Amino acid sequence: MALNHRAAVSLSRKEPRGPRWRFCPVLLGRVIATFACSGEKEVNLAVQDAKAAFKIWSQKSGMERCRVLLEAARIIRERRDEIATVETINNGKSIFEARWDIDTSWQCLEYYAGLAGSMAGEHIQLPGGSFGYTRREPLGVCVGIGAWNYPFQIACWKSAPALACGNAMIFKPSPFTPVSVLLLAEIYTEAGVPPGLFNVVQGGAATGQFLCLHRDVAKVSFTGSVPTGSKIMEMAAKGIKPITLELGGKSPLIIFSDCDLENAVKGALMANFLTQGEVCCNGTRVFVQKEILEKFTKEVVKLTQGIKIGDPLLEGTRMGPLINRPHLERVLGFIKLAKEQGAKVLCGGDVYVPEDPKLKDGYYMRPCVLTDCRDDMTCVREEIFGPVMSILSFDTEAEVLERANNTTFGLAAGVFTRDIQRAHRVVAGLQAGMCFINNYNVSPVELPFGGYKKSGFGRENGRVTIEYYSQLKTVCVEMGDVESAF
Ligand SMILES: NC(=O)C1=CN([C@@H]2O[C@H](COP(=O)(O)OP(=O)(O)OC[C@H]3O[C@@H](n4cnc5c(N)ncnc54)[C@H](O)[C@@H]3O)[C@@H](O)[C@H]2O)C=CC1
Ligand SMILES: NCCCC(=O)O
Repeated sequence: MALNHRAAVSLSRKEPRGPRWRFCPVLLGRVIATFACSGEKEVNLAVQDAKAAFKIWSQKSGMERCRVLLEAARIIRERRDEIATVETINNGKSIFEARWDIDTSWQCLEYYAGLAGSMAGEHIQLPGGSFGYTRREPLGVCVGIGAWNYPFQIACWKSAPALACGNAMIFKPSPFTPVSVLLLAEIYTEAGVPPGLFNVVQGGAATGQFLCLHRDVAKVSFTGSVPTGSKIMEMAAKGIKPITLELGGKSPLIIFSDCDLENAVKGALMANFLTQGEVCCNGTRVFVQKEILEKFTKEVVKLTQGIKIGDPLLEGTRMGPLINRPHLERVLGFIKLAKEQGAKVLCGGDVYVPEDPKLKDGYYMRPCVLTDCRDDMTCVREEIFGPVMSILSFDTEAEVLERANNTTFGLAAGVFTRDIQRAHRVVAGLQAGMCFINNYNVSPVELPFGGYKKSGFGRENGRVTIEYYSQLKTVCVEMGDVESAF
């Protein structure tokens, strides 16, 4: 039985096997769809289909793969508003922002389509006319496991380079956001990928484990929390499988007193409040040089209080509800603890009940700005993954650099200053994989994205990611006689 995305959908809706998963959209706090978890049997079928599709796809030329990916990118662009609407219902982020996610999704497909045709090895001249060459070859069946904050974008950022390199991919979305990736499967099929080449399985940890431990899976690319990342690493170690880990963060954003204040304030909001603050690379530790602390804080609070919260499907909304009730309670718990530890709430940090009665059960909260923070507070040390900005003050460049790096994470960092030499000097000293100068949380797909330290390893986007979805074969060619030692 072919378990391509169509089969997977109908399996979910009509013939549930294994535990059922209730999909509870965050806008209203009620269930609108139910999916079945894929068990071992479904995972085996998906791998079997992916292997068959890989045989066909890996034999295609780069230009042939390029054309299919370009067509998929075109369809995503054409269906941009529809996909963004589904993503908003799926995750809760504003439709305004969901459209950005869809843009960075089709751009990613276009980017890797462009690279597919130019993937090449090297020719190396050896003595006596002999030579060697290298071939860049696909890995086989790759697995993508995604988090719930950027469901469609994560699936594209993993599948586009995987497919461009000639691999197949089985993708498991988070059980909190199972819907939008099915549209991607539909689009790949329409664009012409062989059946089973991009396949979706649904479920949580157990399904993820079946995938990671499957002997015919060649690689796992994971986006999620550090504890789960560590488990993925253990499972991959059993099969000596390469992995990419995109994990959490607690990134610093450093605002020097010579910055363009208006841009720095806008940057701080971009660094903290996209997708209700549920963004791995958020700059949640905002270090502000003492001279401008008061002015900066006042402006940040003013703009934060102006963020329009509510129905994320409305054009004017800029902040929707959090992903689910336990997560909302967790975020509110961090704020309570911050207060107990001496931080001051300058705005927000409480539950928000929209006026619209149909939204009253959604998981909304007001974005929060904390001040009087110290480096040892829980809100400054741990990833909150919600709309909570912690402001800290500093005096000197050397001091702030040391404090910024004093974390086990290393995903991202930002610097706002007009002093170009200082900007590059500070960035060179920051222990983070993705650094921003005078902006924050922009995602050009041409740039590699990924972490240092416990934020993971491997990269997504950019040319380098080709290396994470392919392997190098060396061929040594003798043009003379064998010079034997025997
Ligand atoms: N660096 C990055 O690019 C990103 C990192 N994240 C991080 O992800 C976290 C939030 O996402 P969550 O979905 O709550 O993370 P999570 O780690 O709970 O789950 C992530 C995915 O792993 C699956 N999973 C859970 N246990 C598993 C297991 N034992 N084996 C295999 N798969 C398993 C889940 O079903 C889900 O699909 C945050 O820490 C955040 O920082 C989120 C987005 C991007
Ligand atoms: N567009 C930003 C990606 C970061 C994240 O997945 O959390």
